[in-house]
Amino acid sequence: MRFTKMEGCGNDYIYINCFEEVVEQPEKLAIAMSERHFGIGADGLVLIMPSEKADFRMRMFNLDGSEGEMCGNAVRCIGKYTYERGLTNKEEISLETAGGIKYLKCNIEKGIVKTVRVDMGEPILEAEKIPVKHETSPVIRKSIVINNNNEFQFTCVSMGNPHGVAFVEETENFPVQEYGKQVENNPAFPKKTNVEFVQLINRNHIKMRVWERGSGETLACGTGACASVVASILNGFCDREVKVSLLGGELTIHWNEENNHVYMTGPAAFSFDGVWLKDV
Ligand SMILES: N[C@H](CCC[C@H](N)C(=O)O)C(=O)O
Repeated sequence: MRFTKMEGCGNDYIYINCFEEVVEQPEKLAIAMSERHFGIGADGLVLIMPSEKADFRMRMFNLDGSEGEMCGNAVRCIGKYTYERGLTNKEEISLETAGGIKYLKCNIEKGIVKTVRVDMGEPILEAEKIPVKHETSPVIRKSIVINNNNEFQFTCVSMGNPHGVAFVEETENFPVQEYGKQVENNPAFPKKTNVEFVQLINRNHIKMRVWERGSGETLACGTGACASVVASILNGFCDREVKVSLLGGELTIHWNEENNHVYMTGPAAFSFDGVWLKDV
């Protein structure tokens, strides 16, 4: 089975072109391929598929085999893949995801997709729809106690997938792995959650580290960057356009006041092509 390894700000997935390949058990394949010693090594698996509702369809699986509704970094990579590999000649495409249809615009120079801008749609703030169990909705800087009696104030946002955002003094030495896992599995989040720890730099710049549901700490998360900017604006900390510094790169997020849509702009890159020879 042929595959392509791509990354967006270091958030790396294995991409399979399902116009050419047949994937029967994506959950199992995601686990096997993502493993760094027996497999290829990645944050998960992404399938590029035909769609009846849009130009293309994406399915994404975390490295533990669970399926995520949306993935911002993968959406940008699919923009680059479908254009540069000739699946489309359109600079703007629509992409069906389990978190709704997204609209992408590739910024192209001499046939190369340099960056992709994605209309990520409107953020979802109703607690039940995220979903998060809390007596108030929206959940804006509300305490959630995690297992070891540590209390964090979370602002909860769905970008098609769930996110819990906490503001911290600094991200560099913050124990993301320890707290991330506990928050991900906290019963307040019935579908588990992605977790972002955010350090405010100024009104147009934040730093963020992420613990992803199903994958652990990754170098970047596009939906997480969007959720973090929405959370920063809801709390009055930031203006409408914010640069997000992640461990693996930078994204620019704009939450448009007029139509309430969130726009994400950032890079996407090919790493290598390969052929998977194992049975799964
Ligand atoms: N890295 C992705 C998000 C993956 C989300 C996944 N971990 C989930 O279960 O929701 C991004 O760039 O948006």
